[in-house]
Amino acid sequence: MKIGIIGAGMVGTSICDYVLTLGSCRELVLLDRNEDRARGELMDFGHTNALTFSKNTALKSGSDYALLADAEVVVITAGQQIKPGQSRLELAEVNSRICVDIARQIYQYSPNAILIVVTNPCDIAAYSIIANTPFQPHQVISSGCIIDTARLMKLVSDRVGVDPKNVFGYILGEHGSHCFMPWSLVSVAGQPIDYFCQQNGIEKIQPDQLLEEVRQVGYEIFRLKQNTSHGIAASVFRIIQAIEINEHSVLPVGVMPQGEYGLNDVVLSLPAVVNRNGIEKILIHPFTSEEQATLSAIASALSETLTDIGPL
Ligand SMILES: NC(=O)c1ccc[n+]([C@@H]2O[C@H](COP(=O)([O-])OP(=O)(O)OC[C@H]3O[C@@H](n4cnc5c(N)ncnc54)[C@H](O)[C@@H]3O)[C@@H](O)[C@H]2O)c1
Repeated sequence: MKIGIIGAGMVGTSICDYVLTLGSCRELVLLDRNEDRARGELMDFGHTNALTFSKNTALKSGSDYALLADAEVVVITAGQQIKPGQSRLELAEVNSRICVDIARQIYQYSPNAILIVVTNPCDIAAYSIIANTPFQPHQVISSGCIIDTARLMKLVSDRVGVDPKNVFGYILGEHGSHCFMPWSLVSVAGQPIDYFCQQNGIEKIQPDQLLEEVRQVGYEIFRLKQNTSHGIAASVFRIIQAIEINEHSVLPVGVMPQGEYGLNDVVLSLPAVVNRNGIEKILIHPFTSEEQATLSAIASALSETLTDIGPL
């Protein structure tokens, strides 16, 4: 597989690390407007080729989108960080514009690529790409709440003392503060979470408190190290694997619904089947009326932001 990564910053290089160490990628292209940075990172990664466990992936870097010709997957991590005094809406507008500009250039050379959008706000940026470029909705995936879901699994695991991989649940909605957690779906080793806690003498977990912890933990990492990179890189690698291996994995990623859950014209995280064509379909879950109302309210708030941003 040929994979492109746009943005050679903390997140972009961390994704390169996963792809080169755990993946089986034929060619990796790292682009950044700062060519030296992209070149330096790939020179550094190139020296791992000499070590026995490393695969000899062809590495290319620069700022020329022609290098991406016929890439199957392109991950967008390029963008600005929020500046002092800048509103979230201003950042959304700036980063959406950057992502649309990048996607138009990708389209020239790789019109069939699946795009994974990580640049924040990732759901708004992914929507802007679908609305302003020829890329089809099934080709554009926002990394969305896959990282929030991984955080949920780890937080529950810490409470119940069971491997996070045996915890199941989804964080859905908008990546960031407007996400929600359908409690009826949270389980440990297939057992409903409340039942599991009761059976094992563990204090009942309060859903609202847990969701708030999921929301806050990303901010806490940012406060401590001024970025988040490992969790999001592993999450993006998970999506890449689902595409590369045609896994038909159900992942809580940002997608554009086509009427599912009564939603249209917005990108938000829903349980979606991911395969070699990107998004195959969105699964319909029997949400409670309260959960459905929460989902609709999140979609309305996102639509308002998108209206404020307007065409790019
Ligand atoms: N969705 C998530 O869960 C999640 C998690 C972590 C970070 N992020 C987002 O990912 C993005 C990258 O984060 P980071 O920590 O790697 O930032 P960073 O500042 O370390 O790297 C950003 C890189 O993008 C490059 N860049 C900027 N504009 C460009 C353009 N127009 N074309 C090409 N390259 C360009 C910069 O030169 C820089 O190397 C940010 O928007 C961040 O908020 C999202």
